[in-house]
Amino acid sequence: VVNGEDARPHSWPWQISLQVKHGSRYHHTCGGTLIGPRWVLTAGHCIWPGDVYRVVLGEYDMSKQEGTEQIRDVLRIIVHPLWDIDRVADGNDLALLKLDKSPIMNDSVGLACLPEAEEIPSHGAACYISGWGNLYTHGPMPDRLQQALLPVVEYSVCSRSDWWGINVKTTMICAGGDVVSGCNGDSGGPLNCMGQDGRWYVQGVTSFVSSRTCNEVKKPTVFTRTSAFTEWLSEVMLKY
Ligand SMILES: C[C@H](NC(=O)[C@H](CCCC[NH3+])NC(=O)C(F)(F)F)C(=O)Nc1ccc(C(F)(F)F)cc1
Repeated sequence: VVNGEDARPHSWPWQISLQVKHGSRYHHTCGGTLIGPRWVLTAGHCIWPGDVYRVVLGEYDMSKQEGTEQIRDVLRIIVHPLWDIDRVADGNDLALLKLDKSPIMNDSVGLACLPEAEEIPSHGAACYISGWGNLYTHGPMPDRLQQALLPVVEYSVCSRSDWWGINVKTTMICAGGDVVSGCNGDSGGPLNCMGQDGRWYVQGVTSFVSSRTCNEVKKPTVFTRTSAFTEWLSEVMLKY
């Protein structure tokens, strides 16, 4: 997250760290969201065939053991059938991870809400990105979870030719801009938007930023819009 701030510890209890095994060690590769007792939602582009993953919940400061961390193995990975790593602009950048067992729900670990089908956050809705992604392009990863308030950018603006043009689809949400943005390593994490009921809904899953620089003018962060995939999400979680 570029130009964000340290989140208050465990204030986004559904934020997870997806960690990939390299040799005998695991390291953070993407964010994700706990949306069911045994289900984590992340980005399709976070998943590489053959890699071994684990999920860390209740994480805050990556440099410390805080006693709130819970580690779970990934039993099954279901990537959206239409996701294609070579066609990120086509969207469908989603994957569901089934955990071996549910984490213990407490002050540090909890569920995010999913929006209603086709619900679009209104322009100016208060949406926060959260993640342990780089603090700036080619910059360091933070130890502590970062957050930033990202203004939602209407599709009519985001799809202008000098913005994202045809690379943004209506199954995506644009948010942020040239000051605050997501950055590499935030992939798969949530765009948290407060609903009328005062609950937080994961309206987006962090998908892409400009390949030139994370916070580029007229290239807001692009999220997969979860309300466009409510049917697929419930089908998968019912079936597996
Ligand atoms: C370096 C930059 N990486 C990204 O944006 C990666 C996703 C990359 C998937 C495809 N390789 N996502 C992130 O870094 C994230 F944190 F913002 F989510 C990138 O490649 N951006 C990018 C690539 C293609 C297109 C487009 F399809 F529009 F041409 C737009 C942005």
